[in-house]
Amino acid sequence: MPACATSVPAPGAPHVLEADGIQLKLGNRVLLSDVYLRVQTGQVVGLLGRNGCGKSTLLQTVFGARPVADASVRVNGRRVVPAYRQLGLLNYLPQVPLLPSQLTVAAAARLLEVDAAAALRNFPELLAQKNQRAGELSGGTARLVEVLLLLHANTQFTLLDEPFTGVMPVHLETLAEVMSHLKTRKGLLLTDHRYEEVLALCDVVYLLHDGRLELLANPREGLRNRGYISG
Ligand SMILES: Nc1ncnc2c1ncn2[C@@H]1O[C@H](COP(=O)(O)OP(=O)(O)OP(=O)(O)O)[C@@H](O)[C@H]1O
Repeated sequence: MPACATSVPAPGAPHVLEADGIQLKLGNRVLLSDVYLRVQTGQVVGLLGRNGCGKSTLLQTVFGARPVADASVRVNGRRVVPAYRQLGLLNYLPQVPLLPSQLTVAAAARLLEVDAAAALRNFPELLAQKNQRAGELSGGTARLVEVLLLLHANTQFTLLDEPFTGVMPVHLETLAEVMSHLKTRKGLLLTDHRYEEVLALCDVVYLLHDGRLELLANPREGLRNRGYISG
């Protein structure tokens, strides 16, 4: 079905992205079972779960890169499947590197219509590398650049699969501050195994286990009770 125009919420109301009825089987294994997920502008939403439980698959499904029969993705109540076709709606950082190795940081920013100086301003050493090719950057630096460029792109929502991977602690703190600041104009959905960073940053936390997505009313306690964290 073609993408529909996004409906506009009432003045001052947030934009709402919902995924509903997501079911996915891999052979005999139910990977996703009737999953419902909601993100709104002004929120950072965290998606946690064990290795292989289906977090990346769920993000791909919301983005539209992985078609799932009968899945509904809605924005402000209107169906948008595949969501990536809706101009300005959302962008997505996969778990694997995003930027082609031959592309410079500055060229990638231009392609994404992002002001590189503004996107990298909290990280002076990144700004100094903006004319380098992505393939010449260290793994953690490349990840940070990708995350910052997608965050600063002009979309209502950004989906991030393991944005903190390889990023050093001092930069993680700054990155979390950037995300908190940017949520005033977009909604963020991220998954990562850095639970402490996710808990400190996120307004809403979901846990994916046994194919089911659970909204954690008290994330830290919920994770501790289920043996995901000890502290
Ligand atoms: N195209 C595919 N064909 C077969 N199995 C797949 C495919 N894609 C994913 N899987 C399987 O689906 C399961 C979920 O994978 P997924 O990458 O979504 O998990 P994840 O929760 O993101 O894991 P991690 O935390 O390790 O990144 C895994 O068991 C994986 O092997």
